Amino acid sequence: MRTGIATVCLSGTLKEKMQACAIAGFDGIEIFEQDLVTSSLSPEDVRKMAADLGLGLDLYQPFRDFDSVPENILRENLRRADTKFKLMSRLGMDTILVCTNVGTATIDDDELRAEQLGRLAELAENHGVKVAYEALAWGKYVSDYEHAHRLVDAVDHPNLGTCLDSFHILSRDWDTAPIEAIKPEKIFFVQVADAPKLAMDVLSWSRHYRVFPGEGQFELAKFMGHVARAGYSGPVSLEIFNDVFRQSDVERTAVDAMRSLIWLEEQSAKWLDANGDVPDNAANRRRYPMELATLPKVAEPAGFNFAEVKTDEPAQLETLLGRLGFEFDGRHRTKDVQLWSMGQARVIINEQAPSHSEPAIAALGFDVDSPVIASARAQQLKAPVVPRKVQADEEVFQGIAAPDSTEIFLCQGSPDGTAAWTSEFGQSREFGEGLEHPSSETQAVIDHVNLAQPWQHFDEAVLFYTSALALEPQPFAEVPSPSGLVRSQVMQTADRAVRLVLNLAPVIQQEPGRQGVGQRKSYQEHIAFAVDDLVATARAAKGRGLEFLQIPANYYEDLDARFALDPVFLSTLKELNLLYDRDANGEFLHFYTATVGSVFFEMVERRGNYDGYGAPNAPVRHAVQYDSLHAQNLHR
Ligand SMILES: O=C(O)c1ccc(O)c(O)c1
Ligand SMILES: [Mg+2]
Repeated sequence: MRTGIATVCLSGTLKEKMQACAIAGFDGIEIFEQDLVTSSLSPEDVRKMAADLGLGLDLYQPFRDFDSVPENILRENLRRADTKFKLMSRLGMDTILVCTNVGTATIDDDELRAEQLGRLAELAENHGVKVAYEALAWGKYVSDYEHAHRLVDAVDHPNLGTCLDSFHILSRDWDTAPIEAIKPEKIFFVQVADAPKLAMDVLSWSRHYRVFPGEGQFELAKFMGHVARAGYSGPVSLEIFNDVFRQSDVERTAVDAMRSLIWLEEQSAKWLDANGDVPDNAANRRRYPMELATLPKVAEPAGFNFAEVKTDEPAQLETLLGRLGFEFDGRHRTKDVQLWSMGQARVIINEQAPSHSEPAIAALGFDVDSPVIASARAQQLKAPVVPRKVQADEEVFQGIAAPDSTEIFLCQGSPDGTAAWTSEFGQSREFGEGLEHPSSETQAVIDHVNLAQPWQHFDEAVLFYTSALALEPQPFAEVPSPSGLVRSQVMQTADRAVRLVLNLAPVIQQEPGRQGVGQRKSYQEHIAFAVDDLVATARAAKGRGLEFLQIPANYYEDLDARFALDPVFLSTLKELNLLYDRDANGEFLHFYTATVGSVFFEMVERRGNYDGYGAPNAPVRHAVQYDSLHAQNLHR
């Protein structure tokens, strides 16, 4: 598949954008007019730079508001087109995107439109230019790709064809199957964009909320499957208008973009396989000219292998885990880390303090069938490899870095949930005062891990976990907290053995000199463990002196109002600072510990088939944590 990207997706100058696209490995780019107009580079410079970088200049765009106008305006539009065609010849470009009229259209007449587009095609032919006509979802009279293509058909000129943009098609819920009926030589260009499903006007949605494929909710593999079946084999180019990408690091965004196309290629091939298209031969070539590269195949991870926490307050973390009921399994033979476990839930304490930009949960291990295959896949998706020193007799982990720099280790899963590497940890240890060696009889597993994402890497993280780890993103939610709305998105496996919650935490802006939560080092993150009997676990932890997150009495009054709970059960919840939720699938009990550094823990019990995370309780947690952080900072 020929990969492309529009310069409008990226931050920086035209030169910086082009360099980043080349580094990320794109075959070609679309030059968005604004980027050229504002550039100090001459068209000849741009042409030479593209050639030097090995980048094709695949599309010049957009040319606006051409058709559906009175004759005097049309003549002016043809003059404008003539200047752009001349400019394209200096750039060495041969395809221009003309979008349907949104501004100056006054005449709704298809016959007239076809006549006007025909005149444009003739002019284009004289300059050796091809015109790709694109239906904007908010076009005044033409907003549907089939309508636009009927006009192209009616004109029937070799220099006029269709541009298909997945956003304009999928945002309006147009059926994508009729794409297959379009003659391949009449599809001049294909643009792909994903987006979250939002109920808002389509223009604002398109201009601000497009995301790279895999980061939104559109059925892009199906769209691409129809495009491939139509016989198209030209550029598949990202055109993402997004407020965040336009101000993020250009090279990083370009790599995120490339990852999305590599993933889309694989997903499109899969969609074709699942929809009755069998590749023709052993080389996986299909009957279609579009070549769709595939990736090493991985199943979703079978579970969490471990979680590693970095802290400069190891003693406090040890106390917290010990009081929760975790067992100390020793220090590593060669590294400055300790292992704690409860059943199959393994936590590594790393005594290196996280730096300002580092997450508190430094690493996560996932059980996979084949760490090597999973790592190969992640690397083909441009995930950076994590360098790791290992001694000769130690297990070699395949590690890749997630966008927020959490290290992801792909570990060999075992049928009984044990991990061979734990033998690298020795048993000796002296316990602090008042803390006996707890023997952990409680069965526990890591239920979910909640990772705080920097605002500019949230969408990138969704694609990373979707593509490299085969997690399925769920629609995102917004949780109110005292510091703002927290965007929260669950990524999970179909069997729920792995659940990650990505949170976008607001940064509190505070007046200079004012002490408060704005001074925190990094975002809070947490690991949740599932047990069979939460009340018993909480009681035992209370007996060991665990510091629970204190839940306000108002919460329990509201709980009673919502669920009419048995008074004895309600008072148990209140006594132990437990939170509760219930839905049609089952019940959920959970509690939180106090925070150490930037980390805290959660214990959960899922009853029945409860599949959520106690979302109605999240605002309570945020508010209490905000209060206690505030109190801590004031006491400094
Ligand atoms: O929002 C726009 O104006 C616009 C311009 C060109 C495109 O290709 C497009 O999809 C949208
Ligand atoms: Mg477009």
